[in-house]
Amino acid sequence: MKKKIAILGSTGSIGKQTLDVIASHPDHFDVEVLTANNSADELIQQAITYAPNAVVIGNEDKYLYIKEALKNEPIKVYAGSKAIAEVVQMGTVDMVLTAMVGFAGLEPTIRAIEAGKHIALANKETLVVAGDLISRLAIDKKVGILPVDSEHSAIFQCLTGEMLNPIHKILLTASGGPFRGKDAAFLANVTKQQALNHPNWKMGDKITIDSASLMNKGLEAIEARWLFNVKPSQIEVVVHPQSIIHSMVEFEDGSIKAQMGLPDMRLPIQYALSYPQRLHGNYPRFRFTDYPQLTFEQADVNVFRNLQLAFDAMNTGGNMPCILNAANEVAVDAFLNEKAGFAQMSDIIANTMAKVAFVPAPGYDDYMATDREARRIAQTFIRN
Ligand SMILES: NC(=O)C1=CN([C@@H]2O[C@H](COP(=O)(O)OP(=O)(O)OC[C@H]3O[C@@H](n4cnc5c(N)ncnc54)[C@H](OP(=O)(O)O)[C@@H]3O)[C@@H](O)[C@H]2O)C=CC1
Ligand SMILES: CC(=O)[C@@H](O)[C@H](O)COP(=O)(O)O
Ligand SMILES: [Mn+2]
Repeated sequence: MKKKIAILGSTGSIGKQTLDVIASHPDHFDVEVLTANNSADELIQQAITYAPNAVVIGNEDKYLYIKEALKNEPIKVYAGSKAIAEVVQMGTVDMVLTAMVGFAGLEPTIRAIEAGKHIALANKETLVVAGDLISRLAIDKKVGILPVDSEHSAIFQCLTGEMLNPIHKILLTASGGPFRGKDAAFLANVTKQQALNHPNWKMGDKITIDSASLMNKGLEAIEARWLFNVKPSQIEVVVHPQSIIHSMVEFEDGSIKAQMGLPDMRLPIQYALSYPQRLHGNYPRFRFTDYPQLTFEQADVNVFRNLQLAFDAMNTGGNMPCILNAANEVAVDAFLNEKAGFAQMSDIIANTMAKVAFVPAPGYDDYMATDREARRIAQTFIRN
């Protein structure tokens, strides 16, 4: 039986690579649903190529354009964020791959879990904002959350066969981004072009800026905390500039398992789709002799303040990671639109965390309200 996949955010970096993986395993997977926000032409092309049951465009203004372009295809066309949250519940969907960016990924992920769909989770913001709620819901609905994020896929792979053995520590690897080794004075003047130039990965703009500021690693620590049910103190960030070891797990006896490979997201995407099976991979392979040196460093949280802020938010708990996430989304957007400097992003986030009301045990409505309020407050710290 082929697995029928709904891809949320099919026109993005992860979405397109997921389609590559599916195209290389036509006997295992079918595309059931594709969604995008604005990229109408790309979505139409993908629909014609992959013949899904349904497509959804987030921006409702593009509905008629897509409907007209697909009028001769047996493909349902919907529009709007509500439709994205509904389409994941279709009876024919087996698995939902969440590759939308940001807080917008939360609602459709909840709806998919409620409908009993397994999740291949790329959208880390979902767990950052509401990890507690999502974890409990997934257990309640007996739904598997398979990590797509390369580090979490690595940790997940290290844990295979270790059901009885508690994790002592997670060693979360970070490339260090384009500004590794630089000081605060340097960061104050970096440009958008420099920040978008990741040394090892080609990704969407938002996560690329997060990688440059090390916020990505902070978000990933929170993601790991919920995926693997560990305490914040059990997560250590290790800078590994080559991005070959994708993360490690240290066990009680001191043994450390690592998962390795070239930096290529098609591997973790494929593993999440095919788990527990490993399918053949036609992707370029790592050879030790090409990398005579794999190196490791400590992260500098005094220079990369976002990493410290994320750990602070994780330690505080409640709605603080939701506040962190919203403020970060606003700050990254401002940086990309040249309304805030690179270093100023940390000020925006810290100030927002200090100002939004703390909720110790939030539910879904609290997260929605917190996100709205944190965005409003974060905007007040941005120059016009
Ligand atoms: N790229 C990578 O290698 C990795 C990414 N991730 C995570 O995966 C997620 C996706 O990242 P990435 O693929 O890089 O991002 P991209 O920006 O490349 O793609 C985002 C996708 O989501 C859609 N989208 C954006 N906003 C909305 C919205 N409000 N409503 C509906 N759809 C929306 C976009 O549509 P449109 O094209 O129309 O704008 C696009 O299809 C992020 O959470 C990221 O942190 C995790 C690990 C690695
Ligand atoms: C590919 C992937 O999973 C990204 O999240 C990647 O980890 C970014 O690299 P750094 O954040 O380590 O620079
Ligand atoms: Mn990652």
